[in-house]
Amino acid sequence: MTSSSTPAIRIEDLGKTYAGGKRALDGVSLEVKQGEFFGLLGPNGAGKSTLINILAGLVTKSEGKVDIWGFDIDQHPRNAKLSIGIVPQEILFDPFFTPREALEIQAGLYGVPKGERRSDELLAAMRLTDKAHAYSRTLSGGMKRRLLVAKAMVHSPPILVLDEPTAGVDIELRQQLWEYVKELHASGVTVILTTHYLEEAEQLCERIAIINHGKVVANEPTRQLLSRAQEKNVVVTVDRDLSEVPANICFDKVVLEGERSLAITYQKDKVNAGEVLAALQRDGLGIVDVVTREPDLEDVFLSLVRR
Ligand SMILES: Nc1ncnc2c1ncn2[C@@H]1O[C@H](COP(=O)(O)OP(=O)(O)OP(=O)(O)O)[C@@H](O)[C@H]1O
Repeated sequence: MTSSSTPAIRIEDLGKTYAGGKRALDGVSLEVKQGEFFGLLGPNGAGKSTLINILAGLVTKSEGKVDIWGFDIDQHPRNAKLSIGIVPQEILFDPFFTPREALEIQAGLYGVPKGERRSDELLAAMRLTDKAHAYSRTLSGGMKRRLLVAKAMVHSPPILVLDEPTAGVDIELRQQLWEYVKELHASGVTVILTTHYLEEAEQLCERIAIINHGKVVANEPTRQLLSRAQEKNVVVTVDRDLSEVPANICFDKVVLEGERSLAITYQKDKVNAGEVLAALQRDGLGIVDVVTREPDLEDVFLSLVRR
């Protein structure tokens, strides 16, 4: 069923309306390639958890089609479920089980035969071997997060989904967690990450989709998304009324904001502010005032989610 060209995840026209009438997802289409490190970003309430809970089989979709590793979640729910491991946002454990027991129970739930279980290997990979027999309640927050990653991997799924895994986790532990996830990714695991930290997504993800009010507003390779941050905006006030917008190859976009005010967008890797102003002066315009702004990835994000 699953060849190397089958997407790890294929979502087509996915919609979710909750019982109260809230439309949490609306016409979402996405593909995650096998082996990709994919980021799913969006402000609070955008619909990320709803999407992930549909993948996890915890929320039923209202419409659309979802394939996980080539398995339709309606027609082949068991194979779809076996193909994905989910690290949830909330840390929830039975405090009386040890990490090793927690992993064994989870493997049992997935029907992994005793001889094929990887509990010790996963504990070692998550640097939890010395805590294997401690009560889970005695683990630090970072250790609990790592145990959640181990739990998500007990059935060796080809896809790992991390839902806000570093919210409230301090920087050092975040780095450690990412080292493990990067190792998994290097070994071929497809990783999907939701995060509020743009910097984290920028460093780790090959492709980023941004979701807002239940709709996909961007879905691009990270580098391409970042190149939008090459866009610089300058508002120039000139010394006479303008009847039309001057055109110039220096400008990406020009908007007449008032009779004497031009909002110009240009690519800062191609031209500089001096060249932009010189182009206006060559048109015979005198410059009265200039206001510039430097965007970053956060601006790109905000400009997309404010629409
Ligand atoms: N069980 C539910 N019943 C009704 N509405 C819900 C339910 N779960 C989520 N919602 C609503 O659906 C919308 C999307 O919520 P969702 O949790 O998917 O967003 P999110 O992007 O994951 O946000 P966050 O980053 O805060 O977790 C929100 O308006 C939320 O209030």
